[in-house]
Amino acid sequence: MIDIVLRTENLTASYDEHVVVKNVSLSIVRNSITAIMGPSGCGKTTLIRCFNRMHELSPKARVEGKVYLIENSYKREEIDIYSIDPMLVRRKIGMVFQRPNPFPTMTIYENVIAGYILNGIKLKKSEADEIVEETLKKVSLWDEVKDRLNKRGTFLSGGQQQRLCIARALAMKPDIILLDEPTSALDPVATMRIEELIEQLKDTVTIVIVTHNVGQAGRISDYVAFMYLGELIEYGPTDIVFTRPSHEKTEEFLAGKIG
Ligand SMILES: Nc1ncnc2c1ncn2[C@@H]1O[C@H](COP(=O)(O)OP(=O)(O)OP(=O)(O)O)[C@@H](O)[C@H]1O
Repeated sequence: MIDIVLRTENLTASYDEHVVVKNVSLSIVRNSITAIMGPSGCGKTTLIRCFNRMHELSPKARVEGKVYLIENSYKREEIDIYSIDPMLVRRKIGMVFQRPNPFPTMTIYENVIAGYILNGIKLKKSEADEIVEETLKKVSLWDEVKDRLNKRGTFLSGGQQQRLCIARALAMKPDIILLDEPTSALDPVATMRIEELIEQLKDTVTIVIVTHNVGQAGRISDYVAFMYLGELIEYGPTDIVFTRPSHEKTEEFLAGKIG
């Protein structure tokens, strides 16, 4: 049976009167990589920002419909994320943005545990050391930075900064991480390393990645959702959607005719 970690029901999101995500019902499979693809402005970013209650931080933003998180595969208990503390939601569902954004005043070490610092969660020095080392190893950054943990994160290269931002999200031990075009500001080599990293991470965390790069969606995702003008047009296993799309618009997008 397919193990679902997040489920939306008739999710609609708007900025003031402008509806940009329309009635999306979608289930995200646990420990998989789901790519959300579609042309510019079709609502991809807004959709994933509803998954961890970031959308409501924009002025005049509105959300209707439901988003459920299923933390435990055995209990199958659904948590309505709009009924609990948004800070808790963002700890369970982390986010990494388009441009690497390590906190500029923090060291590499502090950046990794920034979620704990900002949430006022006290860690013993030994616990913090362990989280920093373990998480930097997960993102393959430990060997590159272990001798300069007390230097600012902003001194790192773009690709390293993005891996540090992924580490910052992972350090909170989330159920899901949302990646919003995480490689669009990176060169091809740094992009390849992030793609390899994402594929390694899915054993421990569910990944949802927004990309308008069809090649990237095809290379790394297990499932793909195609959005167009705010609607979810098609969703399914990547190999099936890519080889036998059931919707004409998906076919046009994959062929590079739209977007
Ligand atoms: N803060 C905002 N205020 C008002 N409108 C917004 C805001 N952010 C996005 N929009 C609008 O919502 C629509 C969907 O934007 P969104 O960023 O979700 O699309 P996208 O598919 O992620 O686009 P892209 O691939 O270009 O990043 C667009 O028309 C955009 O102009």
